[in-house]
Amino acid sequence: MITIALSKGRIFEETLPLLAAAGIVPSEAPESSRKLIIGTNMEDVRLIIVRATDVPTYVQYGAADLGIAGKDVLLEHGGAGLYLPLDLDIAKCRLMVAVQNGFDYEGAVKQGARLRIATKYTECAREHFANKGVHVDLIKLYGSMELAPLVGLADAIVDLVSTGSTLKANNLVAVEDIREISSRLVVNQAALKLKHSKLQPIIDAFAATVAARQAEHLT
Ligand SMILES: Nc1ncnc2c1ncn2[C@@H]1O[C@H](COP(=O)(O)OP(=O)(O)OP(=O)(O)O)[C@@H](O)[C@H]1O
Ligand SMILES: O=P(O)(O)OC[C@H]1O[C@H](OP(=O)(O)OP(=O)(O)O)[C@H](O)[C@@H]1O
Repeated sequence: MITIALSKGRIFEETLPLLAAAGIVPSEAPESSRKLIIGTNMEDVRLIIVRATDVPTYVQYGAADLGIAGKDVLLEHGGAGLYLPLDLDIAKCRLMVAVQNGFDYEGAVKQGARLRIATKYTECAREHFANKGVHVDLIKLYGSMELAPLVGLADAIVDLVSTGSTLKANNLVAVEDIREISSRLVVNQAALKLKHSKLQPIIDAFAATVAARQAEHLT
């Protein structure tokens, strides 16, 4: 049996065409089902539906052979024991620092002020501010980071930005770009050896689809 760990929502949606390229069609949609194990048209391939942040853990421990996880999640997890052969170029966004409109971020940094930063991405934030030599107090949140500066919980946030509409709707502005984010294929290294003949064709089909899309973009 091959087990693939996916999260509901954008990762699942954007993974469907990749699965289809490998000949895999889920038997139901996770959004309309409470099932956490979803069968496919292939007898020996199943999907498990987990929280986006838990995907690396399932693959690391071998409970899933493959998974798809955002680079943000992988950076926070650390990626120990995981093989990351492929940038899938899906779920693309940027990890950014943002503040409430009118907050003088540059001035605060220049003055050497100690900044309070609210974020789900504490490892990435710690590294970013350490590299800049900015002293910060990190406040761990699990969602709705945009609220923190509005109610005085933090001076700034570190969060993902795609269209920018969530920042705009909450009167925030991006002040620094930390890095580009996209999702990666995550592979359990032992499974790749033991189930090579089953896993490699799936990895190859994903890679061919990504390459074809990139070629299409260039033309
Ligand atoms: N606005 C966005 N646009 C594009 N990609 C995004 C966006 N927000 C998040 N992502 C990417 O998609 C991945 C999954 O995001 P999703 O919102 O489904 O889960 P989550 O709510 O962040 O995770 P969890 O449920 O574990 O807290 C993220 O890890 C990130 O890589
Ligand atoms: O720039 P935008 O296009 O507005 O996207 C940015 C938003 O997307 C992500 O949240 P998501 O939609 O995943 O909500 P959640 O974290 O509450 O699941 C992120 O945490 C931002 O809030």
